[in-house]
Amino acid sequence: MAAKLSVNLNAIAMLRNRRDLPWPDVAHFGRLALKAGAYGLTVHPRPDQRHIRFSDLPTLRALIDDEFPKAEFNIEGYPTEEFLALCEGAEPEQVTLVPDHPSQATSDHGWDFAGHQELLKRVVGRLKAKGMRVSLFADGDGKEEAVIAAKATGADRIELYTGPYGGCYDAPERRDVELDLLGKTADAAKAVGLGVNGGHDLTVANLPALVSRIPYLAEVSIGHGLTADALEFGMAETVRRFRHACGESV
Ligand SMILES: CC(=O)[C@@H](O)[C@H](O)COP(=O)(O)O
Ligand SMILES: NCC(=O)COP(=O)(O)O
Repeated sequence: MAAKLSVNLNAIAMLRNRRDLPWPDVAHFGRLALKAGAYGLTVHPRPDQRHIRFSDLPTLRALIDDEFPKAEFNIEGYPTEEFLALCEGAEPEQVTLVPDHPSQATSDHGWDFAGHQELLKRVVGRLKAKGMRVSLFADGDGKEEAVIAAKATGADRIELYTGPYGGCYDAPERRDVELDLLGKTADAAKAVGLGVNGGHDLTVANLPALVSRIPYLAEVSIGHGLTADALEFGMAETVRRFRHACGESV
């Protein structure tokens, strides 16, 4: 089984935002990625709009609806009222809730599911009532009780925070430990009926072992490593390389 590839456009948006100019054009690179066979597009709008701007959302929604109706839109972020209103406006197929503070440079941990149970139940219910699948960002620490608490929120999936695994590119022994923990967390999630996504610091080099340990991995969202790869190979070839690393026969 292959994991589906969702291309995260945050890094391209960040490059665009260096100047008051419309390039690189986020929708154009989204189109190239979907044309090359990516399953979907991911964005993580933050309150300061330092990457994706709120105005990008309707443009990307229209791109998918008009040109790639089978593709999925995944919006990630902390569930403030502003974020929830953005999701309700853009109607993504999936919302991934992430416990990131606005001051964080990037997402660096999963939810404390027990501690935020009431918030998550309320938000998951609200989004699901509007037809959106909901995934929750989760630490891959192998803790079964955390996964049971994630399931109790009513969410459909968890997204494994793969940063600690991806960051071990130069330390194979540590990488095996992280992979084992991710695998245990995923198995526990599968056992309680949660789907499993993954994301953060994934690359062509580290994806195959992850997909082999978690063969039922539904989807991976990848931005930083994929954008770096595209600088060398171009977006279409990079999407092919990542789809292959996800287990697709391309
Ligand atoms: C939840 C997650 O890991 C991603 O959404 C990540 O935060 C990407 O965002 P940046 O590329 O803006 O760090
Ligand atoms: N959910 C993870 C994501 O969208 C991209 O993370 P990264 O590949 O930019 O680290």
